[in-house]
Amino acid sequence: MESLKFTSLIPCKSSVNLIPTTKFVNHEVIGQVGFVPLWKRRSTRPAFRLRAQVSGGSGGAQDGASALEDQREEKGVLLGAETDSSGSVIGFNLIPPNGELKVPDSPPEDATSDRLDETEDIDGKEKSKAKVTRNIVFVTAEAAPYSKTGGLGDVCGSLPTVLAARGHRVMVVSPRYQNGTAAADQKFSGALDLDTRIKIYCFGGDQEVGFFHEYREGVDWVFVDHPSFHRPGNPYGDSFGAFGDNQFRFTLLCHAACEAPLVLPLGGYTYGEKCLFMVNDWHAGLVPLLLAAKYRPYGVYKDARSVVVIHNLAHQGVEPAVTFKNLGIPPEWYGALEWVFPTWARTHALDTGEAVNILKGAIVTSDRILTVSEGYSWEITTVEGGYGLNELLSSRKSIITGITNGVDVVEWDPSSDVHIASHYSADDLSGKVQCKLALQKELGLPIRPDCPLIGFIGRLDYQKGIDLIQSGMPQLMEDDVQFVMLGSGDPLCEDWMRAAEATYKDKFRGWVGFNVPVSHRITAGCDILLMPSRFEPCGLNQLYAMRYGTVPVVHSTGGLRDTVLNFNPYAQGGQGDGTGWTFSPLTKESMLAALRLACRTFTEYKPSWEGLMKRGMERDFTWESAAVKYEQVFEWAFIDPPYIC
Ligand SMILES: Nc1ncnc2c1ncn2[C@@H]1O[C@H](COP(=O)(O)OP(=O)(O)O[C@H]2O[C@H](CO)[C@@H](O)[C@H](O)[C@H]2O)[C@@H](O)[C@H]1O
Repeated sequence: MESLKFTSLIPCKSSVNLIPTTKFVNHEVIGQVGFVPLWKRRSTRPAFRLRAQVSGGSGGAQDGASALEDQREEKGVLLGAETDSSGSVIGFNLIPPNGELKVPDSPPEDATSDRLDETEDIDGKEKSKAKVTRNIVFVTAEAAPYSKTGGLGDVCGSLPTVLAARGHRVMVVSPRYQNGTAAADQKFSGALDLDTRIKIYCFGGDQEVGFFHEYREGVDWVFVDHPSFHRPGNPYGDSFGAFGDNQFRFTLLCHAACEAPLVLPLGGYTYGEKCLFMVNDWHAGLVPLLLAAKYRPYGVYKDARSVVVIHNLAHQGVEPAVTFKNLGIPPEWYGALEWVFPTWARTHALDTGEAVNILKGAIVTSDRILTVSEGYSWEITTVEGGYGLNELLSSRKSIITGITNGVDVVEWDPSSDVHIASHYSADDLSGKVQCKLALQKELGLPIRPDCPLIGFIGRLDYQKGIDLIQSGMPQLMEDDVQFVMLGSGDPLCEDWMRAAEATYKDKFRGWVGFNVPVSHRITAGCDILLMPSRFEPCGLNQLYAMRYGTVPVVHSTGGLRDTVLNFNPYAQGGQGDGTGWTFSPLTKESMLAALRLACRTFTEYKPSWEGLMKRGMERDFTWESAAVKYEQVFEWAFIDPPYIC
């Protein structure tokens, strides 16, 4: 994750300007600066002609109607007027040119906002369904299995499928990365070119992007295609650091994501205007601003809502103020993105500290704000955890909700995991030790089932508390333990891992790189998973660990504190309670004390250890329960009018 990172900045007063001073309503202005909503222009190669429904309720889509009327003059265009029960546009019916493809006349049932039964019998299994279904558009820089550098990819790869299974119509829009390696590029091979090109006005000109599409697990996976997404490295950078044009790349993503529901005939129908945009982190942060500044003044997206999901507040997409003009946002809206660094954070005497902050823009223009755990929803309103946005977030406290992430229970299941040596479950733990022995063998460590094996998996980043691991390692290595680390990121940390492996030959292994199968084998094979994160919005590895009977030892912060119950050996008549250890304060000493307690419990108190494993394995971390809470937030978002009309 690139972008400018900084600690505890207090925004100057001016940086919390929320809305523009003048309304942007003038067509001439549009003409001059190129802010005509793209769907009003024709895509260069339309795959379908449009047949539109126009809102009778708000009258908000009248401009959209006239744009579509224009298109009617072209052959094959038909206009309809299908709306939902509240009179809102629910999607465009599309008629292919020359009528080659037959499309149904009415939208599919699941494209509407109908009330459904709460449960439905599917394949003999009772599946729970949403009471109200919606058209949901996730906008994200990564979505597993197509792209993943961390937890954002996991969430945007799994939550959409669960929402789709609950009856929603779900689209995920993310870039079509092609980094030149067969394994990575192959992941996009199932996505086909939709043959729809659109031009996006930003960065001083028209940028043409295309769309690829794969329908999988009930979700429309849409990939925005542009040459800037085709280069070696990960989504954000390469071995030289973050890409210098990330603001450009993710601006394209946001503009394209706003057009996708209007122009892409997925399964024969567009998603239409009554969408809920799920805006994930700063990369997607321009979406709510575009809805407010580029579309709503023309009656488009009046019925849409946006929810910004904060996975990590430390990355905000901050760039110099002069870049504002590149973003394709009307000048009146500068205040929404305006950000002024405090004096101490400026680089020289003439530095005015003026910047644009994309995540801030999303926070001030979105309809609701979500964080990925309850604890984190509070932390971001504090000076320590707010990364300079705490005052602003506090002012919007009433619309912030924290919902703890779920996990993909199919991918992360010790009873069927394809990556691990032996399968096991809470009822039969015997396979777990086989996984441990196989891991020790794979790593070239002494094969010792009795020796506590501690693991760490994660980005090698300040957030993850790597410095604490580094400083505590000499003392920890004096004990009878083994330690394995999997991670990539900070080159100095990577070098340290290689050096530690040479120093502690029989005890320490450092796997530098990003490797999903290895992460599964470490999760299954270790006894203990260490997470000394400085802050952790939710954290997924501790959830995976508990599911695999691997006991987490974590710093008591954010989502870690919410999800790991500290072990109390005296609770329940000596039968113990809890699923791991949470330590505080964040010091080497308290981390080592917790680790040593865990190791001692592992070696000397086997029944307690088994209790810890089983309680963790039995916890419910499924997305289903989180999805119900998400739906409640969607409901709230639609009760109110758009925050910025
Ligand atoms: N070298 C490597 N090889 C293979 N796999 C690796 C790996 N390094 C990390 N991973 C995987 O990446 C994911 C990391 O997820 P986390 O939630 O722990 O952290 P992250 O900080 O990226 O996510 C942010 O977003 C998520 C999602 O909301 C929040 O949980 C979290 O707190 C927040 O910081 C896990 O699936 C992990 O296995």
